[in-house]
Amino acid sequence: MDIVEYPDIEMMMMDLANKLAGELRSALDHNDFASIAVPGGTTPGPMFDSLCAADLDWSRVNVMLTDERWVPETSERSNTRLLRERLLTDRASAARYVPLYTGTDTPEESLDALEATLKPVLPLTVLLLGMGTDMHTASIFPGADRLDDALHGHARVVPMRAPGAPEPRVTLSGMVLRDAINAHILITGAEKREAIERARHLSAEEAPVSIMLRHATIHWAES
Ligand SMILES: O=C1O[C@H](COP(=O)(O)O)[C@@H](O)[C@H](O)[C@H]1O
Repeated sequence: MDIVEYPDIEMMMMDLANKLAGELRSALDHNDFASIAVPGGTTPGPMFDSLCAADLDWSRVNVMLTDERWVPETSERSNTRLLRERLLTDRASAARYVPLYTGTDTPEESLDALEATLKPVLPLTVLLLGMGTDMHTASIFPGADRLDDALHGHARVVPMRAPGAPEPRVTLSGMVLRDAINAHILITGAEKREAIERARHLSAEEAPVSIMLRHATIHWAES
C-alpha cells in the first residue's frame, strides 16, 4: 500500500491539489481533453479550494463526481452542491461539469443516459476517491443491493441502495475506478487510517475500498 503521510491536513490539501493539477496539465500537453472525478462528503472541500485556482486550461477538463446522492442540488446532502460551491469556481469555472444526478425520480430511470454521457469522457485522467469508516469508497458500500454489479460488472455507473446510505445513490463502478490513469485516495484522522489498514486483509465485499489499494496512492494526515 502506497501511503503518503503529511504533517497536517492543511498542507496535505495544498500538496494534493498541486499534484492533481500537475497530472491534469501533463495530460493536456498530449491530449485534447482530460477528465477528473472527485468525491463528495465532508473531507475534500479544502482541497477543492486550492485546486479551483490551479493555472491550467480548465476549458479542456471534464469534471465529475465519483458518486452522487440522488437528491436535488438544493439539498445539503448534494455532492454536486459541494462541487459547485468549492471546485467549479475561480479558474475551474471554465471546466465542463459532467453531472451524475439528472433529476429523474429514481437513478434507474437515468442509467442509459448516464452511460452515454460517461462513455466519451473515460478513462479518467485523474481519480480522487474518499473513504468512509465503513470502508466504502465512491458509493460502493458493504451490504449494498448492487454490490456485485458495482465491484465486478461492466456498467460504468451503478445505482446503489445501502444500509449505510440514507438516500439512493449512483456510483462510478469498480471497472471505471480501476481504469483511471492516476488514482488517489484522500483520508484524514486515526479512525480512517486504521480502517484502510484493515481493508488490506478483507474481501472487496467487506471492504470495497480494497479494490483500489494496489492502484491508488493514499494521502493521509491525522489532523
Ligand atoms: O457519502 C460519501 O462518503 C464518502 C466519504 O465521505 P466523508 O464525509 O467521510 O469524507 C465520499 O467519498 C463519497 O463521495 C460520499 O458520497
